[in-house]
Amino acid sequence: MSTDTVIEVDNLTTAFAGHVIHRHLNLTVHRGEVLALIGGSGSGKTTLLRLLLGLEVPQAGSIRIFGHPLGRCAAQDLERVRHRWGVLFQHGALFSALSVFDNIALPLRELKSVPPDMVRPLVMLKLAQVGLRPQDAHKAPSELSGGMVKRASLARALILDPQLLFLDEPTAGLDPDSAKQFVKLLRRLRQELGLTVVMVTHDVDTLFAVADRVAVLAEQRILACGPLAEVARLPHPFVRNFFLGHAERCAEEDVKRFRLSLDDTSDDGGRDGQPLAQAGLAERGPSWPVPRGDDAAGRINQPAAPDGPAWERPGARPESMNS
Ligand SMILES: Nc1ncnc2c1ncn2[C@@H]1O[C@H](COP(=O)(O)OP(=O)(O)OP(=O)(O)O)[C@@H](O)[C@H]1O
Repeated sequence: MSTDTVIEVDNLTTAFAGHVIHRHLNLTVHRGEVLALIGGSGSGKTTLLRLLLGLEVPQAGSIRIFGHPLGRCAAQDLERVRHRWGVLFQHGALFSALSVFDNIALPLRELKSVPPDMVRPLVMLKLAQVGLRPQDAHKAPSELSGGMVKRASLARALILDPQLLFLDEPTAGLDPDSAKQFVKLLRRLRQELGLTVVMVTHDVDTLFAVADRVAVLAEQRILACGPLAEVARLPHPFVRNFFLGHAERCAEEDVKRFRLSLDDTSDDGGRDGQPLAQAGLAERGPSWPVPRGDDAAGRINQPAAPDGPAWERPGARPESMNS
């Protein structure tokens, strides 16, 4: 496996009660790219994401992430690999009983990866990075708009500084303006943090805005994987239907122009699109009050479950990931 390969899926077969979802599926994700996974409803996109997260076990084939074979490496190695990725679930999967602050802090507290007095500055830094205000830290998830839920969930996905980010329908459920702002945020973060991103989406605008390559899941396998302009030209019925009315935007030059227009227009809610270092946040650190729950009494010390951390456990995810 090349050092430029982050994920390598080889000859994967998945079936539920004899119903085959994936057959001899192959997929490679390169370091630093945004790979978008598209496919019809029920084609197995979410199942593939769950396999990549180690939440499902394939009938045959292998998955290597950062060179580690899922399901065949030592538990300790798997834990280490898990800490190198973050996940944004379709509906955010925030814990409703916890404040935004405590939701974002959860991975840090469970892993005890930083000293307790570092939790607050790190959480507030991530909050600023995703364009939320310091006072949003005190809010309950139920007090957030759809766009804010996505941002808070993204902050939690980024809290361990992952190199790899999984996004399940990042703009689903958002109004067009919030979706546009969120996509701009993803573009900025991806550039600033040098992330590798795997994203399931049904949204053509999201593809236009951020995808470097598009993988089409159909007929139980990756039917095609390549740049948008190439994939959009495929004569397959799903692809034709997916890009219906958008085909004329798919030429490489048009996609470039669209992306430039996104970068030029109004901000994404995150410090006018400035990198954190320029905004002075990285050096200065937060100067806001300590949010509720950031004390010894409020600390959550549940041990990580053997099948993954709490924020990635099946019980912690929305229904769409449990289907
Ligand atoms: N745990 C499970 N047990 C049985 N069948 C399952 C399970 N998980 C998924 N399936 C089935 O696998 C198929 C693929 O489901 P999946 O959710 O991966 O599709 P999808 O491409 O993400 O669909 P959508 O775009 O509608 O979300 C469906 O027929 C679904 O019912």
